[in-house]
Amino acid sequence: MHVVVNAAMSVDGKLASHRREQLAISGPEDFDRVDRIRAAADGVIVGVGTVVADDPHLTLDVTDRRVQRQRHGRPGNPARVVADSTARTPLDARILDDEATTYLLVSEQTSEERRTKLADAGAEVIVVGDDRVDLAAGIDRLADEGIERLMIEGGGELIFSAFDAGLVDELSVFVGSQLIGGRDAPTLADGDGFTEEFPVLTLDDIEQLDDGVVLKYTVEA
Ligand SMILES: NC(=O)c1ccc[n+]([C@@H]2O[C@H](COP(=O)([O-])OP(=O)(O)OC[C@H]3O[C@@H](n4cnc5c(N)ncnc54)[C@H](O)[C@@H]3O)[C@@H](O)[C@H]2O)c1
Ligand SMILES: Nc1nc(=O)c(N)c(NC[C@H](O)[C@H](O)[C@H](O)COP(=O)(O)O)[nH]1
Repeated sequence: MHVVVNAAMSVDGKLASHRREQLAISGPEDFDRVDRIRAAADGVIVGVGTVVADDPHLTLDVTDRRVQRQRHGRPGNPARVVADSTARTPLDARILDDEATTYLLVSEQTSEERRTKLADAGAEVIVVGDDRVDLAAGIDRLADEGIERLMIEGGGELIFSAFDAGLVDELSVFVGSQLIGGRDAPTLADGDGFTEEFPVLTLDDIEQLDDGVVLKYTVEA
């Protein structure tokens, strides 16, 4: 499985304000770039924090010719995936509509009743992990479903976990030109933070887009 992380952050490294409201850091050119990364992926995963905050749809703008080229030979949208240990995804979340397959990775903490409700609402529920979703195990299960390239779209808790588990192959981050501030605002990598053995990235490319810059890295094995 090849795993790529993409996110947009302010110049001070925040993914959103401390209110966690939907906030466009990217401009139109960067959102087009995000669409092309989605189009090149077989699956797009977010944490349930992002589902609750943004109610994202995670589908493609199929009117974009470059997106169509990326999907060459692969019909439809990539699968949508949510890491959701306690099955908090709302039953009316936009990611549960029928425009793409949606996998919910949940832990053993979820009741059969809740799993059934989410399955009835359109989700494919996969149980991985006792208290919390075991991301590595989840990725193995997604590979069994034919997902070979996975895009992680955030937020900061999920991105940290993916780095912590050594699962990330590539990172691209758009750095916008606003300053958001706030000690409680989500950042690119939250979680508990590293204290030793910090992941080391190699800078491969820099591109100016909109009023910001895209930094592309590969992650050392
Ligand atoms: N600017 C961007 O590119 C961007 C992208 C995505 C989200 N966001 C913003 O980020 C915020 C949400 O981020 P967040 O960090 O609060 O939530 P998140 O989306 O990272 O979700 C975290 C939640 O996922 C669940 N989870 C299940 N298994 C997990 C695991 N193994 N590791 C980590 N989490 C796991 C937990 O309930 C956890 O609380 C929102 O404000 C959203 O707008 C911004
Ligand atoms: N690349 C990027 N730039 C941003 O400025 C921003 N706010 C997000 N945020 C990611 C978050 O997951 C959003 O909710 C989805 O980008 C929405 O996705 P949809 O359009 O609903 O498919 N992502």
